[in-house]
Amino acid sequence: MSETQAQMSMNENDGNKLVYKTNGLNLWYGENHALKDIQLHVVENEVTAIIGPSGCGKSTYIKTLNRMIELIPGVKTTGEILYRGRNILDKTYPVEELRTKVGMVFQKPNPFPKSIYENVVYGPRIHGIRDKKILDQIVEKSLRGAAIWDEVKDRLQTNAYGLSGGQQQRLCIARCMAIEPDVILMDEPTSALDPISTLKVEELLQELKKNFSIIIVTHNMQQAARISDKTAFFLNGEVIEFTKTSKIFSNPSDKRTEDYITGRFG
Ligand SMILES: Nc1ncnc2c1ncn2[C@@H]1O[C@H](COP(=O)(O)OP(=O)(O)OP(=O)(O)O)[C@@H](O)[C@H]1O
Repeated sequence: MSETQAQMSMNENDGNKLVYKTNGLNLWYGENHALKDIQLHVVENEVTAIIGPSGCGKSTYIKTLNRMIELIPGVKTTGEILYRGRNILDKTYPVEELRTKVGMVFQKPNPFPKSIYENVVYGPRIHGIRDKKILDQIVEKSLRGAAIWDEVKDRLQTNAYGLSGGQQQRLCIARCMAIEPDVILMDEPTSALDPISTLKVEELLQELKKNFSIIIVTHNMQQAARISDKTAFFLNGEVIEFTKTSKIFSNPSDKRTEDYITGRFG
């Protein structure tokens, strides 16, 4: 892709910057064709939701965006995923650099068996930050950003396993923010949480999108409708519809989308 083309694709979508642009992505697990000709883009400072029935390829897709997918043996891809204009599927793309830009939060909170403080400074330490004052600042900023500072500020040296599930998930979001990523990928981040913790994480996402671009896989359609700017509906490895969330939930273009969001299948 020429520089002009890359610039043009960055400027798509009414002048808003594109973070990701997926072009003709196919993915196979051995013989299983799990993603088929995916076209999708992610706009800066938006929440992009991915919905669809079990097994339609949502997690597979999100795991291509930080190349975690290549840890699975026998996976083959074709097509391209441009991140800030560069194809991350190109084998020469530095994957370590990508992982500093793209953080991930998983379905089940997965703090390390360490103190709250050590969880947050883990990434920055790997990136060579040693100064205690700077680490302290990162801890406070990240925990505040993840809306959990007030709950934990007096127990930073206690083990993260002592936190509730909802607090652990917000700690994991703080850990992710501590490396100052550009994008946060979330794979069903609230499915293991109670309704109050879910609400807290949803409110947090609205704050986070001011500084980050967020891609979230969710089984919960009300959640997608509440929190996202755009929604992609996946079915059998294909993107059936990708548009503004308000449109997809009020006036979908495809009968299959309508059937899914009205609960006729899935
Ligand atoms: N590690 C793997 N090895 C082989 N096939 C896999 C692997 N992971 C997923 N698949 C297959 O790829 C397809 C898509 O799975 P994926 O997990 O991406 O779906 P999903 O939409 O995230 O499902 P769910 O909502 O149940 O989490 C399915 O057919 C699944 O069986």
